[in-house]
Parts: sequence; C-alpha cells; structure tokens
Amino acid sequence: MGSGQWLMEKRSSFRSDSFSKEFENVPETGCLSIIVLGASGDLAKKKTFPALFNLYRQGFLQSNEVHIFGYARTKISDDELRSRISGYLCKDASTGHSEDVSKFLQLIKYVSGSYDTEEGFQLLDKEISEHELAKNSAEGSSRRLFYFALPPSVYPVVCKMIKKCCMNKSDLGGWTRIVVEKPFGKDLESSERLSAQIGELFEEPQIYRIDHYLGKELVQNMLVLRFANRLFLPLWNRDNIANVQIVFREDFGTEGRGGYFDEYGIIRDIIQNHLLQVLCLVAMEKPVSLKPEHIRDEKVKVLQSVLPIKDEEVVLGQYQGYRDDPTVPDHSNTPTFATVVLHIHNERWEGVPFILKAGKALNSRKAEIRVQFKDVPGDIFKCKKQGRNEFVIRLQPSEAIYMKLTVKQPGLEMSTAQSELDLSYRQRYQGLPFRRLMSA
Ligand SMILES: NC(=O)C1=CN([C@@H]2O[C@H](COP(=O)(O)OP(=O)(O)OC[C@H]3O[C@@H](n4cnc5c(N)ncnc54)[C@H](OP(=O)(O)O)[C@@H]3O)[C@@H](O)[C@H]2O)C=CC1
Ligand SMILES: O=C1O[C@H](COP(=O)(O)O)[C@@H](O)[C@H](O)[C@H]1O
Repeated sequence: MGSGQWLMEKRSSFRSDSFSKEFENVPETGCLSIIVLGASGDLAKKKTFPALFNLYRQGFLQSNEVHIFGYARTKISDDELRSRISGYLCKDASTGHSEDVSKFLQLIKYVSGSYDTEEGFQLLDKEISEHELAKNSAEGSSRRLFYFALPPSVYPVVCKMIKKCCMNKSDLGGWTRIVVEKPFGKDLESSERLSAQIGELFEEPQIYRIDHYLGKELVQNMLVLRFANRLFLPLWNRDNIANVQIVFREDFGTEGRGGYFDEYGIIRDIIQNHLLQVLCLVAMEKPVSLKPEHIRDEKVKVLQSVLPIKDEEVVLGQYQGYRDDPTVPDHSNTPTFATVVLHIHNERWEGVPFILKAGKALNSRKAEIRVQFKDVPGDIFKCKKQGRNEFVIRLQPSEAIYMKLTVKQPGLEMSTAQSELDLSYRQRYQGLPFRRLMSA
C-alpha cells in the first residue's frame, strides 16, 4: 500500500448482487471522513485517536483529504476533546513530534449529541457534508467511516441513526462503512440478534468487526512461528505439551469506565474475544492458505472442539475498591478477574489444559502465551528441580519470544541451570515502526 493510498479489497464471498456496484474496484478519489462515536471515552483516547495519529504520521492519512469527527453525548468543545487526547498521541514525546501532533489535532472536530435521536446525527451529517464540500469532493465519491468506540448496547440504535441521517452516495467509488468493537453481544442469542439488527441496515462488506489483539505484532506472529518453523511441527501436541497458559493482566482498574465495563465484566471484555482469538491461533491446524476465510475455518473448528466448561475450573473475583468507582453501581458483583480452564477435545490437544486468565487492577501489566512442555522422560540430570521447558510469547509490554531451556551450568561440574534463548523485539528490531502501528 503506497503512502496515502487505500487498498480497496473485494470481499466477493460476502457480496450481494444489489450491492456489487459499490464494491467494484473503483479508484477512491473522494475525501475521507472518520467519525469516532463515543469520542469522550476510554477506547477513543487510548487507542483509536492514537492509532489514527500513527496512520497520519506515516502518511496513510493525508490532511488534504481526511477529516476526523468525534461524536458523543458529553458536552465539550473541539479544543477540550483535543486536549483530552493529545497526551495519548505521542508516548515517546522525546522524539519530538509536537508539530505533527498539532497538525493532526486540527483535523479533529467534535459534535455533541445523543445516540438515540435524529437531531445529533443530522448535525453530524451537516458537519461532514460541509467538510466534503470544502474539499470539493464529487458527490458519490466521498467516504465515511463510522468507528463505534461505544458500549455494544447502543450499536443497534446508532446504526439506525447513521442509516437514517448520515449515509452518502456511493456511485463514484464512495462508501459508508462501520467498524464495530467487541464484545459482540453478551451471549449467543444477543449476538445473533445484534448481527440481524446490523445486517438489516448494512451489507456485510460495509461492516468491519474489530478485535485489536489481532493487530498486535506477536499475535500476528503466531501463524508464522507455528507454520513456518519445522522445529515446532513435531512438538506442538499433547505428546509434548503439558499445558498452555494465556494470560492478560492490567495494573489499573475501570477508572470511570463502569458505564461500559460493569454491564459486561472481564469474561466478555477480555476472555471471550481477545484471549479466545489467541487460543485459536495457538491451537488451530494449519489453514489451507492465509485467506481470511481459511483462517476463520480453522479457528471455528477449534472453538467447536472446546468442551463445556466445568464450574470447578472457573475462578472469579472482583478487586477491592472496584465499587468505589462512581461509574460502578454500589452493589455490583461483576467480575474483574477470571481464570477458566478450557479443554479441546481433538486428536492434537486431548488432555492438555488451556488456562486462560484475565484481571484488572493486578500488580503488573502483561499479556503472554506460555506453552509449558512435559518433563523429559528418563531424566539423568534431575532437571525437574530447574523447571520445565517453556516457550513464551510476550505480547506486551516489551514484546519478546523466549524459550526456557535447561543447560549445563558453565564450569567444571556437570550441573544444570535454566536459561533462555531470548528474542527481545526492542533489541532485535530497534527503530521499526511495528510498535507504533500495532500497539497503540
Ligand atoms: N478501553 C479500551 O482500551 C478498549 C475498549 N474496547 C471496546 O470499546 C467499547 C467502548 O469501551 P470504552 O471506551 O472503554 O468505554 P467507555 O465507558 O469509556 O465508553 C465510551 C463512551 O460511550 C458512552 N457511554 C458509556 N456508557 C454508556 C451507556 N451505558 N450508554 C450509552 N453511552 C455510553 C460515553 O460517552 P458519552 O457519555 O459522552 O456519550 C463514553 O465516553 C467497548 O465495546 C469495549 O469493549 C475495545 C478495545 C480496547
Ligand atoms: O478490549 C479491551 O482491551 C483493553 C486492553 O488492551 P491492551 O491492548 O492495552 O492490552 C482493556 O483495558 C479493556 O478493558 C478492554 O475493553
């Protein structure tokens, strides 16, 4: 993808006839409006705006064609929104990007309105149209991307409002698309209902479901590690692996996010989406190709092989002080910590526990995959004392892949010690932009 260019992907397998015209490979020339719904919230400030900033800084968003709109109920001015997010844009401020930051902030405008009445969305539409007009974008060529940084409970009504008030014409390569966040519903029934509600308003190629863990460098690396290295092929199974631990820890609590979090809890917030996606990549068979459909098919097979979870293999907890957050109801029993053991009933994984753990307000921030191998049979070195072989993929912070091995303790004696083969990304890939693109 060249600087400032957008690749328009044909998703033919999802395409319906009535919609095919819009998704032909027509060159995109019109201006682009990115609308962040829920702009006052946590996701918007910590991830969405910083990710947009990184795209801007690397030339993927051009100031002459892009405008960014924040939309939420909170009544704040453009400048107030800008100052809320500016501190999150450039964590490495020492590298001096203040000029880029202020140019980027000038692309942002804020519109306040509710999620369930037309008034606010009509105002939003007016602001977007004015921007399109100012950029001389031909009618039918402009692009509108609505990013839902919102609790899923409001997705259906927001979709309705967009459909009613904010659609643009698309006959000259323009489009209107939506990006929806996880969790996609609360259970099977609500998820299917949500799909049906959104599906009534938008065609599949207009809907993008996002799980930002799939954008993390080391999550993406799982496919390569597993299927491009001969080393792992014979080892990656129940004969050699004792257990797999997939862990997410955060060292901060909800901090004002009770409006979203308390309704969902840690299982729906982290385990059902981020950690299950990671589990699928660890456990799935080699896909036929890297096509999304082929990868999805293998993931689905893993999920279908997971046995029902036993109560005694679940631990739930809530951190002390959670209910002191004013956005959390006083008597909430929403879990902020959970451990769940999953068993995959197939030829490769029978008998290998997959231990998924996620918690907020813990003593450290870390996300990792830890594959623990079985003990060496017929051990002559008393290796057990040192601990087992482990293959660890640290997703964050400080991305790394390391292997814990038993080695000879240097010296005259034949004694053993545990050591590591360590691929730390900070050292090995200094200066590469993967962190800035992916890990916002
Ligand atoms: N925070 C994060 O790091 C991440 C969050 N997500 C996902 O993003 C979505 C939003 O999460 P997050 O930004 O953290 O949540 P917030 O609680 O910060 O909510 C975002 C905004 O939505 C509005 N809002 C909050 N609660 C309600 C409600 N009950 N009804 C209507 N509007 C409400 C508020 O805006 P206002 O009142 O101004 O309208 C708020 O600023 C969730 O689906 C979450 O799973 C995904 C990845 C990371
Ligand atoms: O989806 C979410 O993810 C964040 C953690 O994301 P990370 O990339 O910083 O690990 C979490 O704080 C939030 O509760 C959740 O909604």
